[in-house]
Amino acid sequence: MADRLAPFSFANRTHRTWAGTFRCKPQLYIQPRTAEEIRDAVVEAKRLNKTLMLTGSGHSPSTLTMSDEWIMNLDIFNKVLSIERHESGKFADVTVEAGIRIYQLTEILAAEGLAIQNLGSISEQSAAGIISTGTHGSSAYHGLVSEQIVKFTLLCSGKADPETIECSPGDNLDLFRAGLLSVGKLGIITHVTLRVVPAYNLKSRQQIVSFDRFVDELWPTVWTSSEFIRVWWYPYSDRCVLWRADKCKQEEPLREPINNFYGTTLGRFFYESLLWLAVKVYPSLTPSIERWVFKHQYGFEESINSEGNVAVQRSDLALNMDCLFSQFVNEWAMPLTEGPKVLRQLETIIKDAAKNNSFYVHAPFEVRISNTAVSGSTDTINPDNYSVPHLGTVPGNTVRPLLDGTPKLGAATTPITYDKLTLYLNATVYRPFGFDCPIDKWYRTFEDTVAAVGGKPHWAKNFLGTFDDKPASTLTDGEMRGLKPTMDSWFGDDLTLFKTLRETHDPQGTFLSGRHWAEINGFVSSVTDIV
Ligand SMILES: Cc1cc2nc3c(=O)[nH]c(=O)nc-3n(C[C@H](O)[C@H](O)[C@H](O)COP(=O)(O)OP(=O)(O)OC[C@H]3O[C@@H](n4cnc5c(N)ncnc54)[C@H](O)[C@@H]3O)c2cc1C
Ligand SMILES: O=C1O[C@H](CO)C(O)=C1O
Repeated sequence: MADRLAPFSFANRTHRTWAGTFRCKPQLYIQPRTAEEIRDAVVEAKRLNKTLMLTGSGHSPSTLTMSDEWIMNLDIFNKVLSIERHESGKFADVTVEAGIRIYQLTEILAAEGLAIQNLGSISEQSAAGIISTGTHGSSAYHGLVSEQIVKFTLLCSGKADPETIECSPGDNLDLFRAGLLSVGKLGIITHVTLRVVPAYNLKSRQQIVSFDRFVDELWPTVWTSSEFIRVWWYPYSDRCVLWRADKCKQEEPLREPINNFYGTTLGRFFYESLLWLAVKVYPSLTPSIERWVFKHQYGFEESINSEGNVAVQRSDLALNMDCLFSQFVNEWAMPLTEGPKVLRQLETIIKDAAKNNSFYVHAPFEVRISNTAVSGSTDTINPDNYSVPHLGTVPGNTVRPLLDGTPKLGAATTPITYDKLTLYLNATVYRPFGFDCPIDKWYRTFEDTVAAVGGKPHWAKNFLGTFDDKPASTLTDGEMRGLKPTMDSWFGDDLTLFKTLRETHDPQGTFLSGRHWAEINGFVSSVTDIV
């Protein structure tokens, strides 16, 4: 079929998400080793009229990267090509081949005395994958992870031959904004330049607080009280775990957080076994199991007035965490100011559902923030142009991705105010030992609640959306209906521009692999639309 690709492609490779939520058997699984081989694959795909699905580490838990045609993975296209240190010493721009995994990059940077400025809960993602779905951390002083991108190289299928396009705030700005969150539908990101900073350690404190005290007392000041902050809510325990971290002096001795049985392999297995019991045998036991585990893992006693569980770690090790087991996740972004109201609504929904034996949720429920207020300035060397009032943050760009689902809250202010911040609520449902847990009822109610305050989903995750033309009886539990009906009202001209750029640079639809996901979510015109 495509002999030219034989040295770096496989005919019988199964592709699956990290969580094992979805898997597929593409006709061809391509792992290019060089830029030329990447280009050859695009030429062959066009010649044979095949579509190409890009995948990084498969950490997007939905059908986003599923395809039965050709899949391309850049795991072995992963070198660091250059590190350009700025004369101020405040930052450096590192250019990498886009398949490099974040954990590989952080190790190389650490050896160079450098570090990534902001990360999510893990570092398994590829450099291209982490930016292509809007990955975020949790900070009032940082935006999406893609805020750190200075430029990238995009290989598009093009009209005749494939075209290599340099994208940055000063070069092809529209394509840059489209490619900062493209879900792989625009072309192949082959190289990424990331703005990094001198290596830093984070001193973190983890405290236990009641849900009531967190929502009623701490909320008005907590979100700007540290550079990094994340909250895990345990609904059946009426408790929150409040984790906050700030840069500390390099001389401060490193110190691991105190761990207990539940941080051990046996402890994780024990908890997963209890969850299996709850999912497959006695769902009504879920609240008791979650409360029992919380009591023995953290204890119900509040520690907000003491220093809590303190640690001093290398930045990436502090920002990353153990995400436990295979899971569905459904995360939506909304104005932070809506937080108390929405959390109280969800508290009532979760408690009523347990009382009525309607559905059960798993813990923790993640409560996080980001600051995606952007200045739009293309000059990111001058701190006066930074959109986010920074604690040493040196953004690679201060432009907004066209399909960024966080609320548009105007330019950032100094000091930061809550009306400029985005709240992320992430409903994780575990799949103990790979056994599915019903999610439809919970996710339907959750989405109706957050959509009512202007929420939009994280594009990588297991959101349901709304099929207005498919009776519920024909859908499987958790099946993605898609968000096509709302996309125009949500993204307007930005979506139109994304589609125009997509059709201009990929006229044959080479990158419309796994088209179903893109169609039901309105990222591309449905075939019926075109006809
Ligand atoms: C355990 C876990 C923890 C997570 N923690 C967080 C978190 O804290 N915050 C957060 O926001 N998200 C989080 N995520 C989601 C994750 O960051 C995103 O799903 C991310 O996109 C996955 O990156 P990946 O390399 O696995 O890419 P994949 O999931 O394989 O692909 C993601 C998208 O990128 C596209 N793509 C991949 N490579 C290229 C390329 N070279 N060119 C163009 N497009 C490309 C794919 O087509 C796809 O659309 C988490 C996920 C898991 C499973
Ligand atoms: O998608 C995600 O998974 C983890 C939670 O387990 C996380 O923080 C995400 O975001």
